Amino acid sequence: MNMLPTIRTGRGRSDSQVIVVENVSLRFGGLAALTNVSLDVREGEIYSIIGPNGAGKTSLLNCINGFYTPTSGRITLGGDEIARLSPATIARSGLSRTFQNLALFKALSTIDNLLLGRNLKMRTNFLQAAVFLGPTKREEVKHRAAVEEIVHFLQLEAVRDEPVGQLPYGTQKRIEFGRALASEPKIILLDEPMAGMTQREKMEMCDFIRSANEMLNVTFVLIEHDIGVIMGLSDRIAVLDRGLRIAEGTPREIAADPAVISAYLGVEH
Ligand SMILES: Nc1ncnc2c1ncn2[C@@H]1O[C@H](COP(=O)(O)OP(=O)(O)OP(=O)(O)O)[C@@H](O)[C@H]1O
Repeated sequence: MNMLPTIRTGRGRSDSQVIVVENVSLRFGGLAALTNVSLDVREGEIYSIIGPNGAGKTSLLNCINGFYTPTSGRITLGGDEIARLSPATIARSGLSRTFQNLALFKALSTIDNLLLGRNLKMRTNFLQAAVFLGPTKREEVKHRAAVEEIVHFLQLEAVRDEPVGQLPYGTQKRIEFGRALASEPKIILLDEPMAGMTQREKMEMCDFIRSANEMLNVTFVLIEHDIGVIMGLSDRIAVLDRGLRIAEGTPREIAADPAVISAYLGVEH
């Protein structure tokens, strides 16, 4: 990834909609995980989805990246309908994601986990790349250079060659974020990127998300339970409750919304 020349001094936010979710419903048998959910994410935004446990947040991310097919409704990415495409096809169109539970290869080093995140960019596969044949060797060198930039960007130098399974949880979450960045996506979906982190680690992760947003112009959609973090980080927030989108707005609007206060914070009005 050629990060440095793409560094921007200002946010690349615009009114252009990069993800549009229209009336999406998702049922598991008799259970309505999502009911007529609509929202739009604009280019360059940090957009958060909050709501109580079981509200449908992960299900919505799974619909956006193609893990789940909505029972009804429409999802477009950059104007193209994606609701029935495979996760791999959607990933190739510039959408990357991380998971609530770590999904790293624990026995592999930080560098190798990040290289796996480059898979989408590789013309040859990882196995061919490993045996250094002709143009494959040049490609390998290019990918390694891109991964070194991520190591530098996320301050992972000290753990670059360590097996990730032996690293602190917060560091592993950062590596997972790095792996999502490695495919040079336009959009990253983050499912609880700060779960289980110390306050200090959360603040560091917020800084990395902001930096990737500002300098690399990555649009973020994230799920997070820490409301303090969400209010400080997000441009806009959607609130889900029992599969329904009950509010959408800026942090200030969401904090003042009576429906959010009663449904999400459980405060009587
Ligand atoms: N694959 C599945 N099969 C059956 N039910 C599912 C499946 N995935 C999610 N659900 C159900 O859908 C509802 C929404 O779950 P989801 O994980 O999307 O909520 P969430 O808001 O992400 O919750 P949490 O904050 O606890 O992660 C829940 O009732 C859940 O049990």
